[in-house]
Amino acid sequence: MQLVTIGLLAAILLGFAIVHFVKVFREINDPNGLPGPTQIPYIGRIHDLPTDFMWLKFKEWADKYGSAGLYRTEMLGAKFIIITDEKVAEDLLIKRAKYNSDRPVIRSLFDSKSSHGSMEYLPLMGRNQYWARQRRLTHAYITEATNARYHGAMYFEAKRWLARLINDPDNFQASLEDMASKVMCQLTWDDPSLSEYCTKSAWGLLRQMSPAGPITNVLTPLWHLPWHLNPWKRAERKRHDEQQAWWMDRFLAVREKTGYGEMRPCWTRQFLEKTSLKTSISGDCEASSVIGMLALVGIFTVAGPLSYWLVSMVHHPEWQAAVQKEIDEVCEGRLPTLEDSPRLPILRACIKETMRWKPNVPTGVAHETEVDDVYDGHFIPKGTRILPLDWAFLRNPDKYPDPENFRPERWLEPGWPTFQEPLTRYPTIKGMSSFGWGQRQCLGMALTQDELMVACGSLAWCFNLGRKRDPVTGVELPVPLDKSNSLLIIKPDPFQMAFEPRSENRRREALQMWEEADANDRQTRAEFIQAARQGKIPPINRVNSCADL
Ligand code: HEM
Repeated sequence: MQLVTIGLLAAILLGFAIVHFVKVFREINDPNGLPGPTQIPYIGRIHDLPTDFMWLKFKEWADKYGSAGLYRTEMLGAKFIIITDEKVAEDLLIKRAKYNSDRPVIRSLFDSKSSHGSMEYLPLMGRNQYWARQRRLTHAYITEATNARYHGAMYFEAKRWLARLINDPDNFQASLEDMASKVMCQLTWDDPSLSEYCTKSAWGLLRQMSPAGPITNVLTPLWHLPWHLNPWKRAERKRHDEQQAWWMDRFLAVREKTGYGEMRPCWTRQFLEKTSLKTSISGDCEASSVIGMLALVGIFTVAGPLSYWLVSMVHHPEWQAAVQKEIDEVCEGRLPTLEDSPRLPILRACIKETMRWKPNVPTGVAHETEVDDVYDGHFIPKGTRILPLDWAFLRNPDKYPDPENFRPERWLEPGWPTFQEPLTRYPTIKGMSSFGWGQRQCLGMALTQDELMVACGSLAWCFNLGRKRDPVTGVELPVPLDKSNSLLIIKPDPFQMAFEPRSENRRREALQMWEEADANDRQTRAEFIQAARQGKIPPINRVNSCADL
């Protein structure tokens, strides 16, 4: 009898579960809602969305469901809208920016949105007061940095990089990232020697925030396991605390030197001397974070397109030759500078086409809606994540005919949909969909354009980039086109290639240029300190400290 009762109860419960499942299934697969892949209650499509090359799966769904320029999907209860058409991105992320500019939580970071006042990672913050003031400050600093010193840092590091490539070509991937890191460390703390640690620190954060990083970003409930059963939380605590301490150490070191008058201009000194007096930044902790984050964000973002530049040039020697010819004619043998930009449209076109062909943030960065909304007759609930799928935008055959191929002429020749005149100004990467949308649009567009022009122009001036041969068999080693990591900001997997100086003279000239630049830098730094010690540079009269809070 008891068994019958238990069986009956089980059958009733199972019946309820099935009815509930069917009800939820119908709700989330409403035929009148936005199109999208069939959703399974509670898990959505988590089972067939790979963390590796996620953008390819999103594009596959886009081709199937995205004819209206967007489709919906779900993952463990989180609702997503994937935008696949630029017009829809404009409608949702620019015209409705007022309530579509929040960010989703990144589970494997503590307080990624800064909802609880951690104030650490500007690009990941919700649309709150900390984001607003830090965005203002970052924007002002990057804009002001477009002066001689900013470009000077790029020229200096490009020269160092050329010499490193001549002396140690096989280590090019490390030296490439290190160059981007040194530029940021120079601008931030006037100290390029910090680059190695800064890159490591950037890598730790990038991994932690990416869906392809810790499993807790995808299987989010795991993050809530108790501390002693939770290796992910413990590892993140360590990473986080070390990064914060390092940012603070850098900040305090600059303050100390600034106090003696021995600090040369950099963003941190600028903050201590000028901004701290009038800003709403709350004190040292927030200041060291916003400045530290600025240094980090400019490393992989620039190193990614630069790595893909090498891939483009190896695979397209005809365009490499065209860039070299243009530089040789315009610069008459000297290293190109940013002043030459208007007369280097082929260089600009190849850079832009590299970023279109191999975008380094292919999924785009998600926004989150703050209110319920209706778009094109479809309901979009508050809290939906909106992903502007850059991979889809940049492979739209109407705008970019022959999208799978590297075709810089699309920016240079009338008749292509993307052609724009005058060629002294266009093409420019500023405003590309890859930099995001509306209120959250990237703040580093100009810096990226300048740094890529300097670095790619210098490479073309100095080297013939080509395939490397196996030293034993003599066979050419492959330079893969589609092998990369799958983090939020991607880069090609390690590969080998050859950097052959264009002539013996060029090789010598490049080495000599670096020797001179290095010697000059050492001398300028020494003279600055000497002048400070002789009282020739007035020390600042006020510093901001935690005690000011
Ligand atoms: C090729 C290079 C780069 C690409 C593709 C890129 C891409 C992006 C994207 C997609 C976003 C998010 C936009 C959105 O949410 O709609 C973003 C935000 C941001 N980027 Fe970049 N970026 C690049 C370089 C840089 C550089 C060099 C810097 C600074 C040195 C920088 C600073 C920022 C900042 C501070 C934000 C946060 C803006 C906010 O959340 O309000 N970026 N970037």
